[in-house]
Amino acid sequence: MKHCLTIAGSDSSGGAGIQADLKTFSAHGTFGMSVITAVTAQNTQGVFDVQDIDPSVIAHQIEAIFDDISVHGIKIGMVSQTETIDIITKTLKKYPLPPLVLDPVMISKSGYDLLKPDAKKALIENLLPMATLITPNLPEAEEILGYKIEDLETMKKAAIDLHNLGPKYVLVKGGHLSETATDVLYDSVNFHLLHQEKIETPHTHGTGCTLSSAITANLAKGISIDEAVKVAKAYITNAIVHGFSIGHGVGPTHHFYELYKKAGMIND
Ligand SMILES: Nc1ncnc2c1ncn2[C@@H]1O[C@H](COP(=O)(O)OP(=O)(O)OP(=O)(O)O)[C@@H](O)[C@H]1O
Ligand SMILES: Cc1ncc(COP(=O)(O)O)c(N)n1
Repeated sequence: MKHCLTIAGSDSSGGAGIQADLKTFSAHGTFGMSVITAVTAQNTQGVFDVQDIDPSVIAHQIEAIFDDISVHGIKIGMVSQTETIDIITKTLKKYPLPPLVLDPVMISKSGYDLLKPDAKKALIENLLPMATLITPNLPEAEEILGYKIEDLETMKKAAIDLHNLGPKYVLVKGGHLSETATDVLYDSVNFHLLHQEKIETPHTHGTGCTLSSAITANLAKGISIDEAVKVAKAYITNAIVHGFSIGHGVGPTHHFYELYKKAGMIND
C-alpha cells in the first residue's frame, strides 16, 4: 500500500483542507497521513477564525513521519504564513522526497485570506521550485504572475511562465472560467487540455484540495503525470456531480458516492 502525506490546514466542516485530502487518499486505496499547518474554524458559509500552528510543531510532525515511515507522495495545501513556509521548506529538505504536488491555496471560496499577502514571496521562492506539480486556479495564477488570465490562450502562457519559476509540471485549473471547466497541463514540452463542461452546482467546497490529493495518490502509485492528472480530473468531476448540501452554504464534493450507493446508503 502507498502512503500519502498532506501538509495543509484543517477545515472543521470537513469539505476542504486536511479532511478532504485524507478522504481522497482513502478513496484511492492509499494510506493518508497529515501535517497540520493551521486550524481553521469554518463551515459551508465561511471561515471564521484561524490558528497557525507553531513552526516547531510543524517541523516535529514532518520529522515524526519521515524518520519512521516511507512517504510515496506529498501534497501541500494551505501554508498560511511565511514562518510556516520557511519551516516546511527547511524540514523537507532534510529528506529524499517523493512526488510533491503543491496547491498554492490563497483565498477560500468564501473570500478569506488563507495565505497572508506578505507570504506570497516565500511561496514563490521556496515552495514552487520544490514541486513536481503545481495546481493554481486562475486567481492564484494571476496573483503569482501579475496579469489577467481569462481564456485557454492566456492559461497556456501562464503555464509556461509558472514553469519558469521552478516546478517540473504545471496544471492551470479552469474552474473559474465562465463557460467551461477545462484545465491545462504543461509538461515543459506539450500542453494537455483536460476538457470538461461546467457542472451546474453550488456544492464545490474543496474541489482544488480534492483534485491535488487525487493527483498525489496517483503519482504515489507510480502513474505517469499526464495519466495521473487525467484520472484525477475524472475523479473530481464525478465528486462534483455528486456534491451535496450539508449546511446552509457551499456543500462538499462526494468522495464515496459509488461505495455508499452499493451499500444502500443512498437511494437516488
Ligand atoms: N462547476 C464545475 N464543473 C466542473 N468542474 C469544475 C467545476 N468547478 C471546478 N471544477 C474543476 O474542479 C477542479 C478544481 O478547480 P477549482 O478551479 O475549483 O480549484 P480551486 O478554486 O483551487 O478550488 P478550492 O478553492 O476548493 O481549492 C478543476 O479540475 C476544475 O476544472
Ligand atoms: C483549510 C482549507 N484549505 C483549503 C481551502 C480552500 O477550499 P475552498 O476554496 O473550497 O474554500 C479551505 N477552505 N480551507
